[in-house]
Amino acid sequence: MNDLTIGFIGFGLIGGSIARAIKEAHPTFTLLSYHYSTGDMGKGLEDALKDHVLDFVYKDLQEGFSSCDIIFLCAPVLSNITYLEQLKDIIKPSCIITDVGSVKGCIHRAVEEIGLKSNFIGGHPMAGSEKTGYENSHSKLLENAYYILTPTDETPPATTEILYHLVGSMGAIPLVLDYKEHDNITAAISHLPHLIATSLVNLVKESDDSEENMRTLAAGGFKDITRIASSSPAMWQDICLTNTKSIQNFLDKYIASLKEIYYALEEKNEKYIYDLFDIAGEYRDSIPNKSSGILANVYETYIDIYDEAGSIATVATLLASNQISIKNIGIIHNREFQQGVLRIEFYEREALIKAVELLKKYRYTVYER
Ligand SMILES: NC(=O)C1=CN([C@@H]2O[C@H](COP(=O)(O)OP(=O)(O)OC[C@H]3O[C@@H](n4cnc5c(N)ncnc54)[C@H](O)[C@@H]3O)[C@@H](O)[C@H]2O)C=CC1
Ligand SMILES: O=C(O)C(=O)Cc1ccc(O)cc1
Repeated sequence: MNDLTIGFIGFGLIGGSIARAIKEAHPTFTLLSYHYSTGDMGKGLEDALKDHVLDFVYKDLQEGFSSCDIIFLCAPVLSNITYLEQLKDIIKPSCIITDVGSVKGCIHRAVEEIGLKSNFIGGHPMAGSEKTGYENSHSKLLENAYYILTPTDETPPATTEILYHLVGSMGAIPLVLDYKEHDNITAAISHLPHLIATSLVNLVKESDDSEENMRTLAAGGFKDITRIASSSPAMWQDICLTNTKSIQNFLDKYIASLKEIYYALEEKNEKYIYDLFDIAGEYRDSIPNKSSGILANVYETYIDIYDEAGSIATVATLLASNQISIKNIGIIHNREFQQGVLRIEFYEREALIKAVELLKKYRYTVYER
């Protein structure tokens, strides 16, 4: 690939992770970001310049973005759309504009209205987390995750090809989809689950007693299925406001299925209740655990540690001093590990393998699953 100049508008978890991955794969590319707020640059952009992930930050779109070969829109879905009009007058004719938004229909319609169809290709990395900001970004965040591209009839084939290769060089798996199909699929597998997790958390919050016993006892399964309720409200507000019809379609079906369960319980319908769990379990188990999906690969290990102050820090320091980056670390208690173990998650398989070797060398009991 020739050296490219790539611009970012919106530079948080996803923008930062894409920039890191591109800089790692293509150190000679020039990366720049727009600084949209009126105050100072903020820690994220400052750190990205210090890390040499970004080469330049511009307060004025016109100044930096007219030289861009590719522009990534990485702000919340509705904010991304507000930049199209401005960019139309700034970009060079060959510039490719792409976005990472979780909803595709709205931006495709705006691109058509504004007359940017031949410059635009939609994108959506199917990986991420409930965290936000550059400080949580990582070059391996998108590794082995599907990265959906939504070209239309008017997208030049060369544009799709360039993005396809660029996404592949980030370690992600490019997958071309029609944007309408994209919005239907993500409503079912991502947007509805976020609403279910969120409403469940709020239900428990509202049902709790004054001693907050529910909050104290909520663990295991409850925490497993509600992690995504901690996601960015600003980002999810835009998703709900833009993929509304598709979400409502699945919400309708989901409400109907909950009502069916309600009546099956009322009737003590043994077969219905058994099949409910049996059918769901079989389908859930058929979803590949260690392959790409809405959740990227999980590279995790579990170790026994003494439950005393400083023991997590000791493990974290040991790994960090051996250049092993941790994605997540924390003590978990569940049915499998009743006594509690330390769960450590890594960004990549190599880091997991290196960590297991190191922890065994230091005589930790490591559970490999
Ligand atoms: N978080 C996730 O797991 C995933 C998010 N996405 C999509 O990626 C996009 C960005 O999400 P994250 O990076 O997770 O969020 P984030 O909150 O980490 O980053 C968003 C960034 O956009 C900036 N921003 C907000 N309004 C802006 C505006 N008007 N102009 C310019 N910048 C603005 C914020 O300051 C922040 O730095 C969203 O469209 C989201 O739908 C896609 C895949 C996964
Ligand atoms: O944190 C998780 O598990 C997610 O589901 C992350 C996520 C959020 C939004 C997307 O459009 C894609 C992925």
